[in-house]
Amino acid sequence: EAALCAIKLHPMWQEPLAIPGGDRQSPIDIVVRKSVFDPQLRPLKVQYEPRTCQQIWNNGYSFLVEYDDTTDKSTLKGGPLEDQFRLCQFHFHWGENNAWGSEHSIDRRLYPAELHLVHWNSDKYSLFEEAVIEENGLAVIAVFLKIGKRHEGLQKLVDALPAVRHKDSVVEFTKFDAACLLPENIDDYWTYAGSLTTPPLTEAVTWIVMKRHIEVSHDQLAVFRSLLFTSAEEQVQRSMVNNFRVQQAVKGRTVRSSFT
Ligand SMILES: NS(=O)(=O)c1ccc(O)c(NC(=O)NCCc2ccccn2)c1
Ligand SMILES: [Zn+2]
Repeated sequence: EAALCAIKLHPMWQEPLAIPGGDRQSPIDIVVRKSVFDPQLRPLKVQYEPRTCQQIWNNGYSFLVEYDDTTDKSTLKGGPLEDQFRLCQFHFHWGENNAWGSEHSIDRRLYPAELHLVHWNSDKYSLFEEAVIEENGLAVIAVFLKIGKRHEGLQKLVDALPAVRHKDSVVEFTKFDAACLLPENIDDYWTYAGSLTTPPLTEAVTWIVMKRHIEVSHDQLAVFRSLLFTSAEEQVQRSMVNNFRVQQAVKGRTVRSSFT
């Protein structure tokens, strides 16, 4: 079982005192026995076009693999979603060791890392920036990473990471099929109404948390930890690790499951 991080972790950024609304914050611990099966949840429809992949950017908090979201080429619909959503980027959160690193947990079980595939509602809005402040604006698919066999599809991304070691660095990265990072079975998931897990923490996200994890090797995750929070000019370099938010109160929300 992952150790609950009792030690004081270096906070990646200072949590604000008050958050607008603040009653649907993310991440959360998903208590499986309290989740409610919803037979009306439909299968997810994921259609990603590898040619819309553009670059990797170290933004000083994580590394983002960014997609061209000016047209409806890489889309997500179905599941709990009423509208069509466009993939704009994916990124990860991870720990300094394999005992913790994920943002969500399942019955308090933490994983060493968590993938977030970020989509915005292109039926209702025309830009991510517009959608990010609306309560039905975003849909994020979360996939847990577990240490095990090497993930062949991830290796192309891992090989590109040294080029974005420092904050604010960017490298061209094309023809990457984000679907290869999804577990084989995407029909089993939990879903709940939440927020961004980093500032601006807006309560705009329909979370879709996959029940099945993917496996990556110890060495692949070690390359994530070789990235830096700091830019090349800074005197003191700080390893990009523990870039996850602490878990937030569920506050009466219901977590639905697509499976019994
Ligand atoms: N982690 S998450 O909830 O999936 C998510 C998805 C899309 C996002 O734009 C963000 N947040 C985001 O980009 N914030 C601006 C950059 C920033 C500011 C402070 C800390 C981390 N990142 C978080
Ligand atoms: Zn995230």
